[in-house]
Amino acid sequence: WNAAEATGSGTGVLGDTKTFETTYSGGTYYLWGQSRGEGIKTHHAKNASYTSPKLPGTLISSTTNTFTDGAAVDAHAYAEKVYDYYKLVHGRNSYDGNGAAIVSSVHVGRSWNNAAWIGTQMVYGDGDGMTFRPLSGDLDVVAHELTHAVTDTTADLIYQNESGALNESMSDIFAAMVDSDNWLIGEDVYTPNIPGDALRSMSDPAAYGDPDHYSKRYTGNEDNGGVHINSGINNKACYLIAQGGTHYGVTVTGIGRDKTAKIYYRALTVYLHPSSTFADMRQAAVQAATDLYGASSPEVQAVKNAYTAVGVN
Ligand SMILES: Cc1cccc(C(=O)O)c1OC(=O)C1CC1
Ligand SMILES: [Ca+2]
Ligand SMILES: [Zn+2]
Repeated sequence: WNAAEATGSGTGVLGDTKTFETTYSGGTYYLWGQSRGEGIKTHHAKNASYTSPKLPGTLISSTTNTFTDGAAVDAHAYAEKVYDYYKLVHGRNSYDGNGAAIVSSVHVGRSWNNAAWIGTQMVYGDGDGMTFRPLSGDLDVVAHELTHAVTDTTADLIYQNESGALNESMSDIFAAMVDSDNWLIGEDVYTPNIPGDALRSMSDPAAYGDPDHYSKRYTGNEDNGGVHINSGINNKACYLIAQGGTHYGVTVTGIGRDKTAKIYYRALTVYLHPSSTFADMRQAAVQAATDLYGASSPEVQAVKNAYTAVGVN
């Protein structure tokens, strides 16, 4: 009995209609795309915890090839978009560069205000409806999570203190490169009753209480040593490299999103290592920009000025 490739459609978390790859087998259509690497599969966790052996759960199906589970539709369609970004822009075949299958589970936990890469797959909570709505409903969340998998298979940045903040920042950076119409993270699913806010801002980390200068870094033990807090320092540097600006009196001439993405992709995949610090990050970005654009290029100058602007020398 063959598993035939098909094109399904469905409604996302925000009520928008989208199409995506499905597979037809035995009279049923499944959220299983076969054309990208070893495939993209989206499962229903039925409220199992992210630590449960029941994951990934049941492959989501429909008898009509129309899907009404918004969280599932978005997890699946956005996984395709993130796969395509890494393949087309960076020549990377899936998160491991070797076409690894991309597996997601939605409806993980109960009212769970979280999303994660658990080492083998992506998991998405439904949110409690106040802090979050279903978290796969934002393209930058899906890109953030899948980038954790890219990081784990490349620099493998240790998830605590400065290397952990860089790990988090890499995920925010590529989230912003994929969801490329703003520098906010999570804005489509965060606080559904409050318009215009976000979980984090790369253009102004301080808008959400995160540091935008190394001198303001968090040095406590919360959040694995502030991995989601101190990410703001590197996020701001990335924003300045792309868009330019004057920050604490230091002026950066922006080089645009596309060149910035190439610099960070090369830094992540060639130069960063598990215990990299913020100082290592500056050197990795300078070296990547030098490799790509030349030592005396405006791109290298932008990288140097941006890291100086956020207090990393
Ligand atoms: C919502 C959430 C909670 C805890 C960890 C993460 C995590 O993946 O680090 C998380 O997801 C994000 O940060 C995505 C970008 C919005
Ligand atoms: Ca965004
Ligand atoms: Zn993260």
